[in-house]
Amino acid sequence: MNPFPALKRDWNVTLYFWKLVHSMSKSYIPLMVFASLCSAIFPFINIILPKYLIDELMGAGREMNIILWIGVLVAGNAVFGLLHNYLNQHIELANLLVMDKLELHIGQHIMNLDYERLENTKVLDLKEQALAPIRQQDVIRKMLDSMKILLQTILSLLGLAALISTLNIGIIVVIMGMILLNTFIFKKSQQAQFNFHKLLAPLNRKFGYYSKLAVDFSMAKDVRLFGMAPYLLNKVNTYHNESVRGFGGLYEKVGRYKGLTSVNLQSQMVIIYAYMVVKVVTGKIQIGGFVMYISAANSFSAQVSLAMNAYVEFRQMCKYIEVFREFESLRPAMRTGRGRIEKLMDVEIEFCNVSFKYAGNENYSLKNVSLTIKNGERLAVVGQNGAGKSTFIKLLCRLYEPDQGEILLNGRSIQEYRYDEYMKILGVVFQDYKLFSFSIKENLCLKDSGISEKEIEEVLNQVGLEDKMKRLDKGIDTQVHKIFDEKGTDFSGGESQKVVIARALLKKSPILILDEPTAALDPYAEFEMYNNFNLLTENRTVIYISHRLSACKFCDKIAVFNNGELVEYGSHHQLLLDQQEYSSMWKAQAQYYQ
Ligand SMILES: Nc1ncnc2c1ncn2[C@@H]1O[C@H](COP(=O)(O)OP(=O)(O)OP(=O)(O)O)[C@@H](O)[C@H]1O
Repeated sequence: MNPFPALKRDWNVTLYFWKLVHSMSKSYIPLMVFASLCSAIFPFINIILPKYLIDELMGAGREMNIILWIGVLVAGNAVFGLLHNYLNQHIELANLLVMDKLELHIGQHIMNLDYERLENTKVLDLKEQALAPIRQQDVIRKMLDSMKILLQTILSLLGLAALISTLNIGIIVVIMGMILLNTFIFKKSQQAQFNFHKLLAPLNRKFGYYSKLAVDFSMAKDVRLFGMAPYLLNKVNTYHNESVRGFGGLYEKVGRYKGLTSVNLQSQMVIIYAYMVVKVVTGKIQIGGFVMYISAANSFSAQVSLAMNAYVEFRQMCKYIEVFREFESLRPAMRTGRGRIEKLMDVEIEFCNVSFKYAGNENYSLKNVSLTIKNGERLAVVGQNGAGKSTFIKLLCRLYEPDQGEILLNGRSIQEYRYDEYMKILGVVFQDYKLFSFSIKENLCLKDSGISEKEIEEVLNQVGLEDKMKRLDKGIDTQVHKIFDEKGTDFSGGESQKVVIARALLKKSPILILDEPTAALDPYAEFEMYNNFNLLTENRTVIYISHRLSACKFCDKIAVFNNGELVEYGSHHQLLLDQQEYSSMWKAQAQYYQ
């Protein structure tokens, strides 16, 4: 059994942390060790050398010796001072590098996490608990600093203890006793802060969400039209007040602890000064020795205090780093497949008794769905709001995993394929599509650099953006939005939808999934889109979700969902003849056009 579980835990966290830092800056550790060594030696110049200078002044008073001691004192301070500054500057730079790389590391980790996890409250709270201290409390820098201080003070203390012991080792015992007491108090104060920040995480998330809404441009219309400002401000205020109340209590507690440690320190100095004065008065030490021992005792006390505080802070930071490690250890469960897709352009999808329930929901959003989508087939997915259409697509896109049953691609479960390879076969336009504040070209090609400008132009013409593009001076190099360029362009809702359709087409994936692709298009654009539908989607398998049933005529098969179940499946004509849900939805819509 390990008698020091906390030590072992901190040791493991430290090793993890060092590996993390080393992977981001190879020079950080050597720099830190060297800087600590210099900082440890530095104080001795001003503790030991003045003794000789004072003894010379009070004793023989030889001019050459006085000049020599002053020279050594000044030169020592200058050399170590310069070295200290030089190393600290480099450490500062290395700190910045580590912080920047850590941000990249965090970004990459979050982007790789399973989509499903980002909806999970426990994961979101863990993310907040892991990242808020790093961003708001500068945990990484504090951890690095505390380690540097620990190393530096341990080296200094060894030298100072040896020096003070030549007078009386009891001085060290007094100082250590007082400092142990103060460390205990400091630890209590740190624990109170840690507990408080842990409790604060969910509150912070809510506060962050509502205050972001208030300044989020994409919400600005709703905020104005629904007069949401007072409601939002009220929410922000409520969370703010709760957090301020909590902080008030915390600061009061921390203040009390600080006062107590200060009283202890003063008492310790009174004891040491009294002892030294007695030594001088009884002739046991000279004035030079008095100055040296007083300054060594002061320095010892300061260094032990520094070391203890650094140790407590280090242990505290270990706790935060441990939470970060827990968050970082979350691995994407849906990306373990290693299978290769043999025939990239020849794909058959099969849903086999697939059921799925969102985490936290009582009801299944998909129930026992089975259907096959043949290569090159066009499938329309229809049904009332909340019927399960988007869920059906999200499962196919591996954003979630079925609870029961499986989805096969060419006879093999989609989970078994390499995630990146599987993503290549899908071109998707979701209902809640997004345009990035990149150039139009980057919005269209995203990471694919092999697409020629001619191809881009052709697809933009096909989706009906020819006129819009002619009006842009910089063509496809025009920035979307005006965040980075005041000459950037903003697309209307319908134009944006055309851009994302173009993006999906340019991906040239064998499966094209369009979730309400014409919802924002005007009647002419929609007519054009349907006319070009065959051309646009040539040689591809197309899954098409729409509430506009006229679009289903272009599809080979129609799947009708109701309350998570696949209730009808067949061609447009067959389903009209069946006279069931599809036929009644069709008639309901058709009557508006008569
Ligand atoms: N992320 C989610 N978490 C929990 N429940 C969800 C989530 N997304 C959808 N649901 C629920 O699953 C059910 C099916 O939703 P889905 O989005 O698949 O419906 P839909 O047929 O696409 O609807 P619509 O036509 O309105 O887009 C609904 O009851 C919905 O509330």
